[in-house]
Parts: sequence; C-alpha cells; structure tokens
Amino acid sequence: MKPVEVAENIYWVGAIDWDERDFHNFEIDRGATYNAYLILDDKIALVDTVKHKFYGEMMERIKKLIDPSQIDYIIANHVETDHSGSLADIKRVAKDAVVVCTKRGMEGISKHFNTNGWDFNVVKSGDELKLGKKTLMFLEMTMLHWPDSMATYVKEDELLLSNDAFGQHIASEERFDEEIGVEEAIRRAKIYYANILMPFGNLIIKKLKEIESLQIPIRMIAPSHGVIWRNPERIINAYKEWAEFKTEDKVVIVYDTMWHSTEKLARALADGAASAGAKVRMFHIRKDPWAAIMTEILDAKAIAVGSPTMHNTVFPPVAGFLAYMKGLKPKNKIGMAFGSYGWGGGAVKEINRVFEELKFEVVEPLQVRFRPTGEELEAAFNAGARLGEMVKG
Ligand SMILES: Cc1cc2nc3c(=O)[nH]c(=O)nc-3n(C[C@H](O)[C@H](O)[C@H](O)COP(=O)(O)O)c2cc1C
Repeated sequence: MKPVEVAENIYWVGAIDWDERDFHNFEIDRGATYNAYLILDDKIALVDTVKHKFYGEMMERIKKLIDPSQIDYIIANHVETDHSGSLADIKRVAKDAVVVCTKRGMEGISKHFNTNGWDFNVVKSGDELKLGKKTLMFLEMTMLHWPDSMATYVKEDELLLSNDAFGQHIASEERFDEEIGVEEAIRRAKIYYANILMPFGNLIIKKLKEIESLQIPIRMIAPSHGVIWRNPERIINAYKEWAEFKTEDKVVIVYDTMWHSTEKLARALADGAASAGAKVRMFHIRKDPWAAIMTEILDAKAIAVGSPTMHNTVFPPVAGFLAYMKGLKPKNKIGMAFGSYGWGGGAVKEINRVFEELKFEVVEPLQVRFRPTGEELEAAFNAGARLGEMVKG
C-alpha cells in the first residue's frame, strides 16, 4: 500500500476498489478508485478521504509518509460519502485538524457525521490557504455535481484537485492518463460524464469559462476518481464538446421486448438507418448497461425507444430506463417511439410524452399490432432510413 508521488511533496494516498460493479446503479465494469491526496509542507493537508470501507487502506498509505495525527487540514471538496466517508475516523486521529469546505459542505458534513467540537474553515471561490511554500486556492463547483462541490488548486504546482469533475471509474495500479492510455482515459471519462454530469452542461460551460478567465495555468488535473490528467487540455476540450452536446451522425436504438415483435422492429429500424449511412448503436434495456446506453446517447443525433405495451403503458423496464434518461436531460435530439401492442396500445404515447418533456424533435412513431408483417417490417426499414437521413442531413 504505497503512496504515489503526484508532484513534489504531493502524494496520492487513495484506495483501489477492484471489485465494485454497481455505483449507485451506475454499472462500472472495472471497479473504481477513491483518490485522496496528501500535501506535505509546513502545514499538512489531506485533500478528500475515501469510502469508509477503505479507511484502513488510505491510512496505510498516509502512515508511509507521516504520522496521521500531524494532519493540520482536511480539505473536504465534496460531501458524498465516497469522498467524505472516512472523515469522522480520520478526525478521531488528527484531532486538531481543521475541516476546510464550502458553506454547503459544512451543512452536508454535519448531516452525515456528529461534528460537535470540529473546527471548520468555510471557504468560497478565490479564498486561499497558505501551507508554507504551497498555496491552496479554492474554487466552488456548485452543482458539479452537488451544491457543496468545490475544487482545490495548488498554485505553485499548477495542479487542480478537481474532485468528481474530470473523473473516471476504473480500478488500476496506474495513476496517470498516459499509463492506461489517454484515449482509454477519455473513453472512461465520457462514461462518467454521461451518467453523472450530463444534466449540468450549461454550468460546466460557464465554469470552464470562469477558470479560463482566472488565467491560472493548469499542468495537471487530479480528480477524485480514476487516473490523473497529465494532458489536461485533452479532457478540458472533451468536456467542452460534451457540455455543448456536440453530436455525431448517429442513431441510438434502445428497446425491450416480451415476445420479440418490438425487437423485430428495432432490427428493421437499425438496418434502415444504417442503409442511409448513419452510425447505428442498438441496445436491449435489460441486457445492456444503462451507463453504456447513456454514453452513446450523449453524442447521438437521434434516439429511437421501443417498447411493447403492457397494461396500457410501457413495459416496466422501459419505464425505468425512460426515468433514468429523463433525469440526465440529454439535449438537441430527434426522438422516435416504436413498439408492438395487442389491442389498445399505450407504450408509444408514454415514450413520446418523455421525448416532449425533454424537448426532443419528435418524429412519427411506429406501431404494429402483435407480430409485424413483411410489409410492416419494410415500413420500419423505411422509417429507419428516414431517421438515418435526418441525422446525416
Ligand atoms: C401481461 C401483458 C399485458 C399486456 N397488456 C396490453 C395492453 O394493455 N394493451 C395492449 O395493447 N397490449 C397488451 N399486451 C399485448 C402486447 O403488447 C403484445 O403481445 C405485443 O405484441 C408484445 O410485443 P413484444 O413481442 O415486443 O413483447 C399485453 C401483453 C402481456 C403479456
């Protein structure tokens, strides 16, 4: 359990969660890390902690460097317990450590732990804390992704400790982007963005502009999950594109089915869209991870959602997926509903209702009664081709 040097006298002292696969229902296929950083100077600061289960692992790393009771400041960039989960335990060891956080951070921490007798230093954007040679500057990251969130910038090292922003879920021994491959790091950051940060695109655009206007050089970005960016411009540019919902000529088809009729329509739609030259991605709602579906939806121009009718409405797994998608608020999309029904129908209407709430451009839905006939499958192919042409145009 060794610490890893990130910059001079700044160490990664986090934990590796090799076998986590379900992060509050966000499927992660290769685990996660909880990144805590220890800054050694005249004063010692611990930036964030780890999930409570990994307190021992973090302490083992810290103890390789210092006696943990010497910690002067615990910077709590975010209340969520994958980062603050070990706060109460470390406070029992570093009794005099001052907890540095935003006002909302203090409120949130006090709702999670018994903070009687704790010393807080409440900070806002632009506030600084001198540790000796190193200066920390704080930057509120309100709603990125909780109201309390903030980032900590180490001026002398040009290092941004960005907490959840720019993070990725991957358990690895490698600590830096180049070590797992920058493309792989970007791919994983995209999954994280699509499933955690997608609703906050406008705030992200504003925050990136604010950071640019501060004219602070950023040599490295060390998030609280995943690898550290030695190529910060790559991830900043990717965030700009994702926040603006920059799209590809892509149709994402998402469906579920009881007796395969809706599935037949999905396949015909896919063939049709591909025949028009669009990129097509198809997913089964109960077989594919929703995190992967949302990652493809992030930069797709069109989304077709298919469901059989059950009890006058959508099939329940489709309802679950629609609720998930609605919360993540994808923007600037074309939406097409499709599905099979037996008598009164209802599924397509419900899907369209969600599309309208999301302000999608809604195209004519496709419905068939029970099993699609050859003619109906041809009509589905043609509808797919029209959708494909729309995204190409
Ligand atoms: C439990 C159950 C409830 C159903 N409820 C309705 C309904 O309320 N209205 C309707 O039009 N069809 C209803 N259906 C019929 C299905 O929509 C129809 O069989 C459809 O072709 C199924 O599509 P799939 O093959 O893609 O699963 C129901 C079917 C089942 C199994």
